Amino acid sequence: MVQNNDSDDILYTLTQIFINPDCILYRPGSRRVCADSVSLAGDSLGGVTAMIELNNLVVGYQGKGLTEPVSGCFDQGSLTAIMGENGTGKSTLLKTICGMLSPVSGHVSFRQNTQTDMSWLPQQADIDRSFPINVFDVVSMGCWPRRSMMAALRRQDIARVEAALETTGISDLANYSVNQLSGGQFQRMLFARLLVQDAPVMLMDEPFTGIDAQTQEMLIALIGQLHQAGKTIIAVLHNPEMVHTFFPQTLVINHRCFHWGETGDVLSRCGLFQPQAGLSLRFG
Ligand SMILES: Nc1ncnc2c1ncn2[C@@H]1O[C@H](COP(=O)(O)OP(=O)(O)OP(=O)(O)O)[C@@H](O)[C@H]1O
Repeated sequence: MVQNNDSDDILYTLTQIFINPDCILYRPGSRRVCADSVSLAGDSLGGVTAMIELNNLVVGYQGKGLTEPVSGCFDQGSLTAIMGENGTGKSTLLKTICGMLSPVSGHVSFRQNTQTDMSWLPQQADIDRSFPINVFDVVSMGCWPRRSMMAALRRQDIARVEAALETTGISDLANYSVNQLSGGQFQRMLFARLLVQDAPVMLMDEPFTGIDAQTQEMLIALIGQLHQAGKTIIAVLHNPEMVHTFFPQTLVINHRCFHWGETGDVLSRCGLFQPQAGLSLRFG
């Protein structure tokens, strides 16, 4: 394991104090936990730019693998859904990609500088909402990777936070404590933080769980805009219709095996969605 520097230690500790360590802000891929990760030497694999490459990656806990080895690339600007039954290792894979967990074996390789510039949207169930912090302050944490967390917000930082609150429709909730928010409002707040952070890679763990149709529609449109803007997005989802409609690439973890490719092919190969027949099987 590589030693961390002091500022990383302080950031990690404070993030733990604020809200669950995985959640509101964590600089993924930090050297603290990512000793197995390496940087991609070249820019281009097979004519497209690889943003994140998995090389015989096995994910799991305490040295015990949950999955068979997987190899493949998330291309720059790609929009990928991760699907699979409960407990197959989807969240574990995301956490390994962003460096919160070390691989059991194999490697995660990053295009240079990507490793320290990913944003993370956690599962709501992972979040402790009892910490007394308001919406504006949570969203402004998205500024931390660019600035010291001890530094006062500059005028342009405040403008970014206000714009993100506006885009996600929660400007009027800026002074609310996080424990006063509904599930949908909370999810909008996490998206607003993602917008402020504006990282090139965005990892989302079940971003639509427990939210109403209107919020879901708004957030999926936002993901579409981020994709259009060139972000590389990987999201764990359980709804095959949504994946089929909005996500060009899909990775399914099924019985320890991976199926990875174009969404239509993968979903029909796994028997998850047949648009003509209107047949779909919902995971989870
Ligand atoms: N910290 C941990 N230590 C040991 N095992 C864990 C830990 N966290 C999760 N697991 C186990 O790893 C397996 C995969 O968990 P993971 O959360 O990745 O599944 P998932 O595919 O995301 O599931 P879901 O769809 O229910 O969210 C589960 O069996 C879970 O019990």
